Amino acid sequence: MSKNVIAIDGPAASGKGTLARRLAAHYGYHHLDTGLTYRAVAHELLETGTPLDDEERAARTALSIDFGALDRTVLSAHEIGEAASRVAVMPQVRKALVEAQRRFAATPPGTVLDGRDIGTVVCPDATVKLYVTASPEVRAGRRAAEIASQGQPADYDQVLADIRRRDERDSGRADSPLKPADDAHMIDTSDQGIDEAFEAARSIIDAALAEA
Ligand SMILES: Nc1ncnc2c1ncn2[C@@H]1O[C@H](COP(=O)(O)OP(=O)(O)OP(=O)(O)O)[C@@H](O)[C@H]1O
Ligand SMILES: Nc1ccn([C@@H]2O[C@H](COP(=O)(O)O)[C@@H](O)[C@H]2O)c(=O)n1
Repeated sequence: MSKNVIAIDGPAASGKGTLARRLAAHYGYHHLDTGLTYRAVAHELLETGTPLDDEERAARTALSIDFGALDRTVLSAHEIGEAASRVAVMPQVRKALVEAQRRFAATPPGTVLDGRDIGTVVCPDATVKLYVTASPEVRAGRRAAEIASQGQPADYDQVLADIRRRDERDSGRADSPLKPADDAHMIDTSDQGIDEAFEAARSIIDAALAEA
């Protein structure tokens, strides 16, 4: 069993990153948003005009990603999420990133990783696994509000279509598809605010840490 690893998975804009950051601060653990690692590969390919399906180049880029220099402000752009999900279907890219993610997961005193395959592939022996979800409509509403709050144009219908397309690609790919681990605790935030979701997660995690 990996020591003090909290694995959080879920679809786009479900709130897993918000929850992961808050849990990491609460428990004094290190946090890795693994989505940023796929986004960093996609960003580099976009910046260099490299086709997103060039697997050899994408895998080499994945091996060079510095996990300590992931810039969320740049990488969180909505369109980079779409490109990241195309890059994330490639097994060689996943292999390179997953090895580095596993090394990160072993950092003392504990870690919180969020993504799509943390409980199923990256850290199958995690101390506790959460699967955070919400309806596509709620997720699109939150993401559109977030984009608008950054002063950018946000079209709810377009964001909803993007989220549905990304869910389908992430759940349907052959390598490490998005799905809850068999032993994951489900948290549906459709009708929960951030504080409520945090309290629900905290009580699950406290119980798991006490048993570990
Ligand atoms: N429980 C909640 N209630 C209301 N808003 C929330 C809740 N959780 C997260 N949010 C908001 O929803 C948006 C998406 O949340 P967040 O970025 O944490 O999702 P995510 O699952 O990490 O997304 P991605 O997969 O794209 O990285 C943010 O604007 C966040 O503030
Ligand atoms: N463990 C992961 C994390 C992410 N992905 C892919 O990256 C895309 C962007 O992720 P965000 O969490 O930042 O939205 C996502 O749509 C996945 O395709 C992944 O495959 N595995």
